[in-house]
Amino acid sequence: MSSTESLRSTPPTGDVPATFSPDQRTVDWADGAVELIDQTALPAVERLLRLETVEDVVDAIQRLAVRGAPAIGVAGGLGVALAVRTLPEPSAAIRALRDARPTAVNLARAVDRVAAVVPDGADAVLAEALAIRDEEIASSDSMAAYGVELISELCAAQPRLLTHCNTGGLATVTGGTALGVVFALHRAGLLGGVVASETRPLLQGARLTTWELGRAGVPFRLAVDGAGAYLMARGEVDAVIIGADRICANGDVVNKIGSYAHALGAARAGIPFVVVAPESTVDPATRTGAEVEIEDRGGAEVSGFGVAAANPAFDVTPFDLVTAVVTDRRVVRFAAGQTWDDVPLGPLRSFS
Ligand SMILES: CSC[C@H]1O[C@H](OP(=O)(O)O)[C@H](O)[C@@H]1O
Repeated sequence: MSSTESLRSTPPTGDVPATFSPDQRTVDWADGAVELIDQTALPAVERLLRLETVEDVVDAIQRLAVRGAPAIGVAGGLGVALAVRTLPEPSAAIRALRDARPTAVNLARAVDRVAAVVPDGADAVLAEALAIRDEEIASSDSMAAYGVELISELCAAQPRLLTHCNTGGLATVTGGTALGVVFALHRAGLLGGVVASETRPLLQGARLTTWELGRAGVPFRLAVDGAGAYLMARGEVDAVIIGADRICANGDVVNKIGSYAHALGAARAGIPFVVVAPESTVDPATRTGAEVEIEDRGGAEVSGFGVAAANPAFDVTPFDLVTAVVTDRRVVRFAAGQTWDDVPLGPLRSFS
């Protein structure tokens, strides 16, 4: 093996090759550092990254080594804890964390929440960051409970669900949002199957969702993004279930690019379009999706051969195409005319 090949097969310094247990947390605090699953390496390599500087956390967020609204919120909060422990003047690093990616409301919200505690000292900051982590773990379990109940109400037995991007434990800490509902349906013997949309250009569906579904023993088929609406038209999908990066005051859903197309396909096919996201992703301060900054990740991710390419990483699904939003505290049926104000927060529930 040439020296170059051996280098390629050796993980970067400080990384711990791992074969993950089913309860491996996607992102966590470990002995004074942020530890996270390197999602850029999956499914080929199961590798944990140990990040000891804020710059490394910012970099991990920006290159989607850690991704998914709840997961990057937790990573951002833990990054603030790292900043106050390692930097004499952490404010610039905290701003860099907050600005690492613009669309998912969880990141700025978590960084602001933890940064507000900086005057109380490093231990208080870490405690606040860990509280966000624990809240997201509880939220995943609760969304599974609310989601199983809603899908069982909306669909006939053994529904076949199409999902987009990746919304399992990799996008949260454990469990997941939309895929957390899928796992729960499967465990309860209530799931007919899954169509996983590949989700170009970074293939979160093809790489990450298939990896998570395979580990959970969930029957699935991978599909190219453009096949979604036609599979729905052919009667091969009973409902679409996806996550969100930000849900606005009017119910507009900002999510991975391609979500809007699936919503149009679902509307045409007359099947439910269900969004699953924690209350930490609901943004009442932003009136509509038109006001949300949509991250553009540049043409190189789309075209490796140099042609000009558009690459908005997210799109906006208007609230009237959303059958229901399932959070960890309630279900709001926007297409039926409900608003957030119509449905007060309910209790956290538990499916597991
Ligand atoms: C449960 S949040 C998952 C959400 O985040 C993804 O975006 P990205 O992979 O760029 O972080 C996508 O929009 C998912 O629906």
